[in-house]
Amino acid sequence: MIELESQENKVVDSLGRPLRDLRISVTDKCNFRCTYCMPAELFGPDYEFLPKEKLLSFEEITRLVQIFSRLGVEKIRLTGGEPLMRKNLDSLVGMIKQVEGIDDIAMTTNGSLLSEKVNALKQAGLKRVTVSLDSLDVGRFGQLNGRGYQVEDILHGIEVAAAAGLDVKVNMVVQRGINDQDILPMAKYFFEKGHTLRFIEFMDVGNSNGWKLDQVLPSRSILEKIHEEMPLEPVEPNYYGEVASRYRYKGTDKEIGFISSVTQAFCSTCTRARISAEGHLYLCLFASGGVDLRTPLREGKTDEEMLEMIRKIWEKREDRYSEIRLSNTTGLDRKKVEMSHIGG
Ligand SMILES: Nc1nc2c(ncn2[C@@H]2O[C@H](COP(=O)(O)OP(=O)(O)OP(=O)(O)O)[C@@H](O)[C@H]2O)c(=O)[nH]1
Ligand SMILES: C[S@@+](CC[C@H](N)C(=O)[O-])C[C@H]1O[C@@H](n2cnc3c(N)ncnc32)[C@H](O)[C@@H]1O
Ligand code: SF4
Ligand code: SF4
Repeated sequence: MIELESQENKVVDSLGRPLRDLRISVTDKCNFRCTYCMPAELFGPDYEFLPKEKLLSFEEITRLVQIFSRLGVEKIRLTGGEPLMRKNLDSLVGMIKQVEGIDDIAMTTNGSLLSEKVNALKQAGLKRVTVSLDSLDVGRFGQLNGRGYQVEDILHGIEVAAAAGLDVKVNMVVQRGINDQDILPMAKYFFEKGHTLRFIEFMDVGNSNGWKLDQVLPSRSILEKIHEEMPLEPVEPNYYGEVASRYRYKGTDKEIGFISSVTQAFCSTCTRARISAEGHLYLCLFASGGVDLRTPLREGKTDEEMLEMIRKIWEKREDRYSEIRLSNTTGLDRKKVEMSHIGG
């Protein structure tokens, strides 16, 4: 009976896309100042982050996860800001783990606090972690993260996470002329270590990174560069709507991936909803605004009322920003939510 009910609740948007993934930002704060996400000039000492009372509590997040799971969500990704800056995150993981229907809990992190926190997270039920790392070069990495953080600390965090039994991936944002010389060293290093590396095309998210198309190195060029030295072959997607195109190093079972949101948009299979740290629901990474879920939650709306509200919002969804932008080389002229606010 419960199974039947949950099937009935599954929802698709106006373009026929189901709701499967929920990406939850647990904080808007970050210890890094990556130049393409939270440039230090704009996110300086006077920048006002959300006060604690505006953040969704762990109980509120868990309640939303329960409601979203009834609508079809199976996969939760915790993000930020830097998710590991939120205290006791392992408690939240443990609470989400109890929710029926959720079979995958993952986290995207800059990795700087990973080594000290990952064991508790794994024990609580975290299954996978994606660590963002844009260079193995000490000087370049320090510059890119805006705060001089050390590559070796991130690499150590990655190994501690893998040793704890987590499935680890590494994400590298590539900017032409900034870190394209790091592509091959990164590919070789993570091939040796056996962790899947994914290259992300630099995107025109937010309003603060001064994005221009000529700063994007298309995935096709990156693939060709690697293939010349380390031959690759394509692999079938793992699941419907997978963001990364997967490749295998020929003759091995080691993989690499390409997230080509600028040159090969994947909106037609986009199953992702996002919730900001203050509890706003966003239907696209490039949305101008979100829908406030925190207020109705705190006003005492029932689960059924919340579920109906979210269902209606998803049913009307028609976002497909990256597909529309394909024909526009400067990005679309609209106010966009900041990446650090909804977590990528
Ligand atoms: N344009 C666009 N980019 C996305 C979207 N989802 C993810 N990305 C980009 O891809 C990056 C990698 O995503 P991850 O956080 O690793 O999640 P994932 O690729 O869903 O991870 P897996 O579950 O391991 O397949 C994000 O940080 C974004 O930069 C999306 O819906 N649209
Ligand atoms: C916003 S961060 C949040 C989680 C965590 N702080 C981290 O860096 O992994 C999530 C991801 O978004 C990516 N990202 C941020 N700005 C981007 C941009 N302009 N283009 C492409 N990816 C971007 C980051 O590299 C990171 O992999
Ligand atoms: S990409 Fe992640 S680590 Fe870098 S500033 Fe943004 S939120 Fe922080
Ligand atoms: S641009 Fe928007 S609709 Fe397209 S894949 Fe990304 S989040 Fe989904």
